[in-house]
Amino acid sequence: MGADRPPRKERLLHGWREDPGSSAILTDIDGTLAPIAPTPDAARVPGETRELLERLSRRYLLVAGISGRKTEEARELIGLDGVVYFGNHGFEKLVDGRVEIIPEARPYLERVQELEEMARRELGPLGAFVEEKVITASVHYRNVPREVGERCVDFVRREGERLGLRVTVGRGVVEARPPVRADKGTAVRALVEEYRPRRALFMGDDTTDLDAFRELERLREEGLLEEMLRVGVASEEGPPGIVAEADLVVEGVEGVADVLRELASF
Ligand SMILES: O=P(O)(O)OC[C@H]1O[C@H](O[C@H]2O[C@H](CO)[C@@H](O)[C@H](O)[C@H]2O)[C@H](O)[C@@H](O)[C@@H]1O
Repeated sequence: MGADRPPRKERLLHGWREDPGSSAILTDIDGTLAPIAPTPDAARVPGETRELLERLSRRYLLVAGISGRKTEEARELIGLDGVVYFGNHGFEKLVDGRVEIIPEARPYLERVQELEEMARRELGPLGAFVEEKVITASVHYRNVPREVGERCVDFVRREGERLGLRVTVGRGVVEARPPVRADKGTAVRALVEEYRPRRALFMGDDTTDLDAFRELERLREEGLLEEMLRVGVASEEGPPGIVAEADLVVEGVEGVADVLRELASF
C-alpha cells in the first residue's frame, strides 16, 4: 500500500487542489517567494513564481501576500492585481489601491520615526541600513561585521524598549513596532473572517511568520477553518520554530515554487 500512496506534499495539498473555490493561499514574500538578497532593493520574485501566483489567483478563493515590507513594496514585488496585500507585518493593508495603517498603531508613529532617525545617526555610519517603513522600523545588518550586527540588535532592543515599542529579530534585520495587537496572525484572521475559506495555508520563513502559523491553528480550533496548513521554509538563518511548528517543511524558495506548482496543477 505504501508504494501507491501519493507523496506527503501531494496528500497535504489535496484539499486545496480539489476545492480551490473554498481555499486560501497566504504567503510571506522575502525568503519565501523572493530569494534573500544582500539588500532589500535587490530582492525579486522570480518570473515563474509570479506566473504561478497569477494562475492561482484566478482559480482559488484568495491569494494574499502578507509581508514585513511596506505594502506598496509588497505590491510591487509580487506585481499582481488579483492578490490581496498586507504590509508592515500586518500593520497595513491595501484597500482600493490605498494603504491603510491600523488605527491603534497611529499614536506610535512619532516614536517609530524617532527610533529610525536615531538608528540612522548611530548605526548608519557603521554600515547598517535603516529602511524607511513609517509604522515599523527595520535596521538591516546583513552586510556588516558580526560585532556591528550585535550592536544593531542591542541598540534597537534598548531604544525600542525605552520608547515602548516591541522588538523582533529576523534574518539579518532587527525591527521595532508599536506594542498593539497587530501582526501577521491578525492579518490572517482578518482575511479568514472576510473571505470565509474552508481551508487556508500560510508559507513563511522567518520570526514574524510564526504569528501567522499560530493564528491558523487557533482559527481551526475555533472552527472557523476546517483545515489549515503551515508551510515552513527551512533556511540556516530562520528561527527553529519555522521548522518545528510547520506541517510541511520545504527547502528555500525553490521548495515554495514546488508547492505553488502542485497547487496549480489542475
Ligand atoms: O515578511 P517578509 O515579506 O519576509 O519581510 C521581512 C523583511 O524582508 C526584507 O528584509 C529581508 O529581505 C532582504 C532582501 O532579501 C534582506 O536583504 C534582509 O536581510 C531580510 O531581512 C525587508 O527589507 C524588511 O522590511 C522586511 O521586514
